[in-house]
Amino acid sequence: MENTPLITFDDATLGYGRRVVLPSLTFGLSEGGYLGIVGPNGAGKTTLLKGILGILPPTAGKVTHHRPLTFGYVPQAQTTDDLFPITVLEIVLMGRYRRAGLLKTPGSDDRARAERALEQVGLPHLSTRLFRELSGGQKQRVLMARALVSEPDVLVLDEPTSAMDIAAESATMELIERIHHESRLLVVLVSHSLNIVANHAQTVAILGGAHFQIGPVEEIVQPDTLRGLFHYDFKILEVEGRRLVL
Ligand SMILES: Nc1ncnc2c1ncn2[C@@H]1O[C@H](COP(=O)(O)OP(=O)(O)OP(=O)(O)O)[C@@H](O)[C@H]1O
Repeated sequence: MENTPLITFDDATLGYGRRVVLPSLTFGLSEGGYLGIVGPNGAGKTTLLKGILGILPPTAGKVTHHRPLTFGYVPQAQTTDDLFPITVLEIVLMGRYRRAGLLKTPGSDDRARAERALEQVGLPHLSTRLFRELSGGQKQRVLMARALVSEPDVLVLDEPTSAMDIAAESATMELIERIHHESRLLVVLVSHSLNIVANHAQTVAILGGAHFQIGPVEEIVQPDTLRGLFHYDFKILEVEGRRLVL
């Protein structure tokens, strides 16, 4: 069965005023897809994300959302504000506001959904703890639960494993993989790491200065394609079923 298309870029150019960041992008994203966006600082990852979200209109060409879409956004855990003594459950309930209405008190159904989302991310026992007292990895999971209770069509994760040790990184990536498998969500993951993207995404967008390439992971994560993009020799090893890009 063909997956339903959600977002299409038709020769779309993204930039700010007269400044072009990403010229002439043509690609589609469908239900159940998994896009990894990778590139160094300043390459345009956030700009592409804004284009996908529809908050930065293209300066030329067209970006189409095929139906109204709900985006669940998971920011980097270290960018969250730790001043307020807010509990984990209250943070997750924020994800219901868009559905329930901003000034409405969350009902028992909202609470039940928030508890379920905390179970989904493996933290049901932490609901009454203060968010600011959690570890970076636990905060990341709570922010994922907050995105999930909004019942999104698209789960957007911004550098979900930055500042994590290798064990927390692989646990987080496995969790995202499980959520992706259990639902028809489109996952969009932004990362600095080609290794993370090469092992988890189905579609890869590589951004690097003047270069942009998007396609299936098997086509993009190839020594020839990467050499063409970066003029640099890459080695790609398969170790126990995983890709290792050197
Ligand atoms: N609002 C803006 N107005 C003008 N230029 C911008 C604006 N936002 C970003 N840029 C420029 O667009 C380019 C791409 O920026 P972008 O934030 O998309 O990169 P990035 O890959 O997300 O970087 P990082 O990994 O550092 O977050 C940069 O050169 C940046 O200076």
